[in-house]
Amino acid sequence: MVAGLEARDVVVRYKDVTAVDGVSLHLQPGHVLALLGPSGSGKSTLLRAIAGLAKLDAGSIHWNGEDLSAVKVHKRNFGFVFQDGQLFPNLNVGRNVAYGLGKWQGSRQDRVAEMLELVGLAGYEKRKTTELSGGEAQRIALARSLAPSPRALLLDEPLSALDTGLRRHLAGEVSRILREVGTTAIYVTHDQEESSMVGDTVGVIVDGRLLQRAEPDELWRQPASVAVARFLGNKAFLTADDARALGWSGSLPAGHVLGVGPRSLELHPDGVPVQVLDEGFDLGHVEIGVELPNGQRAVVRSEERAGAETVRVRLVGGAVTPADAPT
Ligand SMILES: Nc1ncnc2c1ncn2[C@@H]1O[C@H](COP(=O)(O)OP(=O)(O)OP(=O)(O)O)[C@@H](O)[C@H]1O
Repeated sequence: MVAGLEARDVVVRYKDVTAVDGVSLHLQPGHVLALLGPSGSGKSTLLRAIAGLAKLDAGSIHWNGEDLSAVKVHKRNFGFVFQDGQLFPNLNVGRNVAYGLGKWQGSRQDRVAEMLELVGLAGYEKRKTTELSGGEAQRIALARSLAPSPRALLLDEPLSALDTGLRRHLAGEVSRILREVGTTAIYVTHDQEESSMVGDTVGVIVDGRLLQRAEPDELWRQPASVAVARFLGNKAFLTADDARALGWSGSLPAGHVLGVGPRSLELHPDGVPVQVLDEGFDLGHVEIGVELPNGQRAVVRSEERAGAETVRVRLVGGAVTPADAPT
């Protein structure tokens, strides 16, 4: 028997769109998988298929080896958290959290208090849901879905309606909470930083296909293909010679290229002069677009504006990527 959650060759189609195209994955009990992918890549559909909310055109979903095809959504014992929390506006916080408890063995009041404590909102029982901030509402939604001790938790962009600073903070909180409870979870996001904060592993989905699944560190250092590397923000791809000409001291295995992302280059007085193409701002950083000596465009993340037509850059890292892997 395979313990935990398993998807086998799952296909989901909407008329002529294949939203999920043969995805297989396995989560050991307690494992948190972050699913990362561009808009429309099939993340939500895969999650809905696992939940039993989307019909499978092929493949199957299993828990501890049991095929869940004939098991209805509410009998699967999975919890959900959606982007907008979906709290009941007519119920106070305590009643919202108690809602899913069903035939809970033990004090419902104690369980609600325990869950509110877990999400850092102890004592909020009597609050109206209309008096919560966006971040608080999502914590309550998380408390509600965890209250009945689901065997797995499926989270679909739970923080994407929040502003960036709060999102980062809460991603850390969600990560802590999932580990504290020890629940198996799939966390859908299109935010790369969030995925690496929350997931034990991160899966990249593009066009309905799971292109790679790896621990965050490995995923960013060694994308399995140019398609994955591009999606992760690598704009230029260099040969070993091109990379060394920019001061890189690493080595590339044969048949590989080095993906250049925003953290790969740094400004340095002894660096190679490159032409500045444009400048933009992202989360308090300046992103300087430059033309590399081989003509490719790359981005340098900097604290200050370039203030000149050329800047000197040094290549300090990159994503080691198979050059010919199928994209
Ligand atoms: N109910 C539906 N009917 C028809 N097509 C749909 C339906 N739901 C999703 N699709 C299509 O299936 C594909 C995958 O959609 P899905 O919502 O799973 O992607 P996603 O990765 O979750 O996107 P996002 O990050 O924007 O939420 C898209 O092409 C989408 O247009």
